[in-house]
Amino acid sequence: MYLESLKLINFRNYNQLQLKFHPKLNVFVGNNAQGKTNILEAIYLTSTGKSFRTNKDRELIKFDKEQAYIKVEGKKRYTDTVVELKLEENKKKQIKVNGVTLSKNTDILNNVYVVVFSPEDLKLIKEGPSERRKFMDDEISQMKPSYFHYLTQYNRVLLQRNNLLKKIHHHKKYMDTLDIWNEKIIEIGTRIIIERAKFVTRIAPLSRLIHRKITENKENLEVKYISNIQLNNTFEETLESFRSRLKESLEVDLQRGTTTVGPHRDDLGVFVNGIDIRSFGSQGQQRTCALSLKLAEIELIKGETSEYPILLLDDVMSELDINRQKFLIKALRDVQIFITTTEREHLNDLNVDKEYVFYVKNAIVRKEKIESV
Ligand SMILES: Nc1ncnc2c1ncn2[C@@H]1O[C@H](COP(=O)(O)OP(=O)(O)OP(=O)(O)O)[C@@H](O)[C@H]1O
Repeated sequence: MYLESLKLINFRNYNQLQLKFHPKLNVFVGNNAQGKTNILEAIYLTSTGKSFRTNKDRELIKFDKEQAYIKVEGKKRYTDTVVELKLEENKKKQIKVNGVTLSKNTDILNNVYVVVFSPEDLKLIKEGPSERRKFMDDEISQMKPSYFHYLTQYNRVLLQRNNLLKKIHHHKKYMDTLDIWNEKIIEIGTRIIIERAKFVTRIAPLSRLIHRKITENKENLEVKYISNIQLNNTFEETLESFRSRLKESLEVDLQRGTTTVGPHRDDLGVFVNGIDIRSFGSQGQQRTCALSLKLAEIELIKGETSEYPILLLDDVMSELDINRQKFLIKALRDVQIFITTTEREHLNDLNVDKEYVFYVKNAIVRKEKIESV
């Protein structure tokens, strides 16, 4: 799919903005803090209803205003999609898809498909397991909105179980209620584990193929879901192994006042030619693996939805050498890409249609370089 246009009113540092996009490559050039990422953030909001930078809507509304508005017009293979968001201080977001107001804001998912790639994503392999869990969770949620509900529920139940563990430490009488939370955590947690395992099984061959191409067949990438709960053939069997793990860990959980087993402790293992790249990879290798995983995600969304997602590349080009930049653009021939960069030169000799290079200065967007505003 691709976006034809974007309209913003009082969003971040913009008063009013209206842009028409190229179906392939769109580039935003400008110094720091001018409003480039704000545009990508607005696009992301029309995909997930959330920002990738804040969960406070107030920050998205222009400082001196009370309301903000975002609209995108998207083209899919067989249909068009118009998504509108109205943000208001101290109120729930109002979201419309094709003119119809959503009763549940999570129903926004599955309309505009977006993949973001930022310098933080390049650190995906280097950082701790929570980043890699987030990678899995974000991608699965986008393709399967019910997963997002499980995750929210799981985090709530986990918090309640942890609070209860702390209480039991002081008052044993609370022990009786623990079973209720155990059952909840097992049931929702098992669903999460199974979905993550499925996701990794699907992304593994895609990322292996892409990684082979980027490294000219030198590296064999393997990704594995690493769960502290034994994954069995059926839902019931996995549920059972979670139940026994939780039982075994009860004493430690009570001592520490926290739940020490479950999907919130899982990881994504990343191996190159059999070596654990999380601990032993060079920085360059880790970044290439992250790139392969992101590109695999795009192919996966295409496979699941029959639409290519839109790719948002936030300040990432300057971090990639020319070969990787070229690979990226070539591999994504069919994908609409939005790039932000501080220097036009960072794009080296990529073929960018001049018409779709936007210069951004202090929330003013023009097609020619803005010398002074
Ligand atoms: N709610 C808001 N109201 C008004 N201005 C805001 C608001 N939120 C952020 N800004 C302004 O937006 C600018 C930041 O924009 P943005 O994050 O898009 O920068 P950028 O051009 O992508 O820069 P960089 O290259 O550093 O990432 C800052 O000047 C900031 O003060």
